[in-house]
Amino acid sequence: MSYELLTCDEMGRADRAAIAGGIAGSALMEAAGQAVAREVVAAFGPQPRRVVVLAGPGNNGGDGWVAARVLAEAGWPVDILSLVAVARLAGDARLAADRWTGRVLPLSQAEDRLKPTDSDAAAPVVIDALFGAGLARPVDGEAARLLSLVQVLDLPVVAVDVPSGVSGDDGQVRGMAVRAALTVSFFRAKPGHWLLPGRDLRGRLVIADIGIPPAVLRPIGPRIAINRPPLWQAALTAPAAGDHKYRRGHLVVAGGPPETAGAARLAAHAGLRAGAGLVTVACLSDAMSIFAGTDPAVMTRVVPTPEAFERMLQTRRVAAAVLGPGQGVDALTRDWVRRAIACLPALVLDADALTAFEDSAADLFSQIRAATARGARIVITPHDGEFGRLFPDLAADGGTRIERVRAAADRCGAVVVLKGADTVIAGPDDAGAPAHGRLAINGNAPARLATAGAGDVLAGIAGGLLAQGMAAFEAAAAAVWLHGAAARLLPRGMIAEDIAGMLPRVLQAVAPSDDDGLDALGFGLDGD
Ligand SMILES: NC(=O)C1=CN([C@@H]2O[C@H](COP(=O)(O)OP(=O)(O)OC[C@H]3O[C@@H](n4cnc5c(N)ncnc54)[C@H](O)[C@@H]3O)[C@@H](O)[C@H]2O)[C@@H](O)CC1
Ligand SMILES: Nc1ncnc2c1ncn2[C@@H]1O[C@H](COP(=O)(O)OP(=O)(O)O)[C@@H](O)[C@H]1O
Ligand SMILES: [K+]
Repeated sequence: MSYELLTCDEMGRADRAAIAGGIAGSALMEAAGQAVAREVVAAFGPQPRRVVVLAGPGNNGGDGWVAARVLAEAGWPVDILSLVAVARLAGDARLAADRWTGRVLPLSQAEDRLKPTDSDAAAPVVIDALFGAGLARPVDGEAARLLSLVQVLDLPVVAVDVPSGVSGDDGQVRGMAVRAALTVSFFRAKPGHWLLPGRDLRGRLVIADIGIPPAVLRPIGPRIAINRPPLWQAALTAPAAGDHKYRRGHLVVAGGPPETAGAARLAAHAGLRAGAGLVTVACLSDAMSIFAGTDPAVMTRVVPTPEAFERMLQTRRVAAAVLGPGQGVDALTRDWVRRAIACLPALVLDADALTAFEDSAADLFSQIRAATARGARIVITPHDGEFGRLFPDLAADGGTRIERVRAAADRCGAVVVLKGADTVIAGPDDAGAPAHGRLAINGNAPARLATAGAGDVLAGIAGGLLAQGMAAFEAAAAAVWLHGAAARLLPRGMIAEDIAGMLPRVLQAVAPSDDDGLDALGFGLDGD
């Protein structure tokens, strides 16, 4: 399964490269229109049903004309409402329209033809082929009127490429867009299929092969991907025969005051489940009994001063740390963060460890940069609120979610996980850095993850993976996916405490096994 996402510009380059390689543009359009028709039949057939195609002025419209012809040839009653006169179409779209022998309705008849009639066994299916990758300005005028009619009549919609009005680059709606039951796109998906609200508006997504050879991607070098296991699976380590717990990685989680201790407990437990060999919560003495009294496998260590915390990091073979969950927004947190950045090979900064630097973000970033320059792996995991505190100008300037998170990673030098329903993971654009310019959009997290403490669990998983030596971008992307996958295994009513318990099943499905060759319980050890 491919996982690259192509921006509209990259898709245009892929298209042109395929054409330069000898595939006619009209053949690509024919394949695209046929794929749309095939999916319409699969979703709404086999009994023919009335179809209304909304065709736009460019190649997206051209795909619509082809789909109309193919469906009509298969005996489906099809009407076309074209935004512009056929005479004004050009190129492949004109060729496709010229092959249409059926009716082209004047736009004045749109309402009449879209409305279900007594002779319709079911409401007509609308093929939305107004605008795709070429959307150049907000949808308004006649196009908006057509889409509003479809919306008001609540008709089933199949969108060609994207629901018209949705930007393929960022999933934002320009002007208006109507929710599709199904979207048929071509060759590779686009970021706008996976970022909200586009992800929600597109309905089920089908990516059709239209004959563009994957080799065209090589010179394009797409840098955005949907977050799927192939992105990071090879970097997941399995426990090896000679391992001991320290070799698997010692993770330290910073514990805060008693009243918010739950957050660090969730992170510590998740870090252990994600595969850290041992996890220690470092805390002040007033919280000691809470941390020591809960998770039997998690150790506790009292560090009364920042110096004691630093000494512990340096003397206890610490592979990674998670700071921030429930830690407190204060100078002490800042002090612990500075010391951890200065001496650890890997670090997750979450929640309070980010908010505590609201007024000194530049200071935090310069420390992170100095650490990553010596090879430290650092991941920060802000939600939108925390992001706005660290990067107020980026949050306010109205750029896309992708642009914001990229700029943030470039500025701070860490891998940035911008959490939310459509979490985005970005690596800084430093030439030579292993994560440079990479970006993954996560799509597997169910909405029930919006529950208190879920973010603490995510930080713990990322910490557990870093402790095992994973690179920062891979650890961050894997943590986000594993977190989403674990939640998917849980029904409604799940709470943050439940997530880590699902990790063994999820890891078993994606991670290399550490006991190859044995039957389930190891009876084969006896050789029979
Ligand atoms: N690999 C590819 O790139 C392929 C692309 N195909 C189709 O081609 C589409 C892209 O075609 P185009 O580049 O022609 O772009 P579109 O057809 O998406 O839109 C461009 C046209 O719409 C007009 N337009 C843009 N925004 C408008 C607005 N808000 N109001 C009114 N008019 C507006 C433009 O002036 C232009 O005429 C894809 O979405 C896809 O459906 C397929 O034919 C097959 C191959
Ligand atoms: N609607 C949603 N759909 C999917 N995942 C979500 C949704 N809302 C939040 N999440 C995920 O849940 C977690 C919440 O983390 P966070 O905002 O830090 O909350 P908390 O501090 O309570 O743990 C993040 O991983 C986020 O991506
Ligand atoms: K469309």
